[in-house]
Amino acid sequence: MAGYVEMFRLGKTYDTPAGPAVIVEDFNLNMKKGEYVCLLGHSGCGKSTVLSMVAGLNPITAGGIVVANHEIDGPGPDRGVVFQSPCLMPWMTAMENVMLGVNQVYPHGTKAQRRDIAAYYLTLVGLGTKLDTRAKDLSQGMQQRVGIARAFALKPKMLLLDEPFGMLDSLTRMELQEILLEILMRDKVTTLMITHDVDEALFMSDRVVIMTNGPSAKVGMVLDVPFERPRLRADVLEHPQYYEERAKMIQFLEDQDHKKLKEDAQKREEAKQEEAVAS
Ligand SMILES: Nc1ncnc2c1ncn2[C@@H]1O[C@H](COP(=O)(O)OP(=O)(O)OP(=O)(O)O)[C@@H](O)[C@H]1O
Repeated sequence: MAGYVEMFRLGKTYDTPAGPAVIVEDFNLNMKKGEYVCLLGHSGCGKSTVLSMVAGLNPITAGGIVVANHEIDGPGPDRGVVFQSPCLMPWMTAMENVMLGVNQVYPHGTKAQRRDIAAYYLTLVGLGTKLDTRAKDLSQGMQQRVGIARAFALKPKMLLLDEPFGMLDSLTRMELQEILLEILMRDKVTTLMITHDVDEALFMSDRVVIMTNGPSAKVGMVLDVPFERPRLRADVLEHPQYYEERAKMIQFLEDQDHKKLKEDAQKREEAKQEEAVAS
């Protein structure tokens, strides 16, 4: 079935000094409009590679990606991206940083209208009193809030989040997760988010997609998250299916680990045998 976002037989091969490295191969994923998907997988399996191809920041080497009926061939304001650290202009204020993007997306609006949009999203993320504070004088959590406000202010069709809370302390992380869900309830933006945290994935998303270990990583497991929205953290934690779903995800990740250990041992054994034959 066609989706609002379609990744079809997506692949990425990097050229490396040791030859071509097939990192992602035959990665297939369709997303519905407004759906929130979390992408998980072991470190180095290729999650950021997939996300950066959807962002148009990393050339695709096989297959294709379609967002809202348009094939991706580069970055564009239809896709807002938030990384682990927000890459702000440190000498500019929170408002000026958000305005940088807003000015590009709403070139025909008046300055007051554009400021209103930026102020609206900065207020939603809890920075209503920091509009004129320079980015360098904001805490890491506040800077990340500016990054999130900037992404939403562009009114993207799709939001791409690469471990957006990865560098934050757990309290700020939980607060920002809730703020993000609240904004998404209003704006209903189709969202793909990378996380390493199974609990974060279960709290935030409609579906969790876990990748196999690389090389040639692909979709290994898809889990439909059964919790209704709006979600309260306490209700999710007390849901009768919570630990069952969590256990399935952890089991899959552990199985991937064991598979990798077995493959590594086999490679070492083969290398030893080749050495023995050669000597
Ligand atoms: N430009 C590049 N050239 C060569 N190899 C690359 C390049 N970028 C990434 N890789 C390799 O591709 C693999 C996947 O990297 P990627 O960053 O996509 O993984 P990830 O799952 O997001 O990892 P993590 O969870 O640790 O952030 C890694 O082995 C990485 O070394």
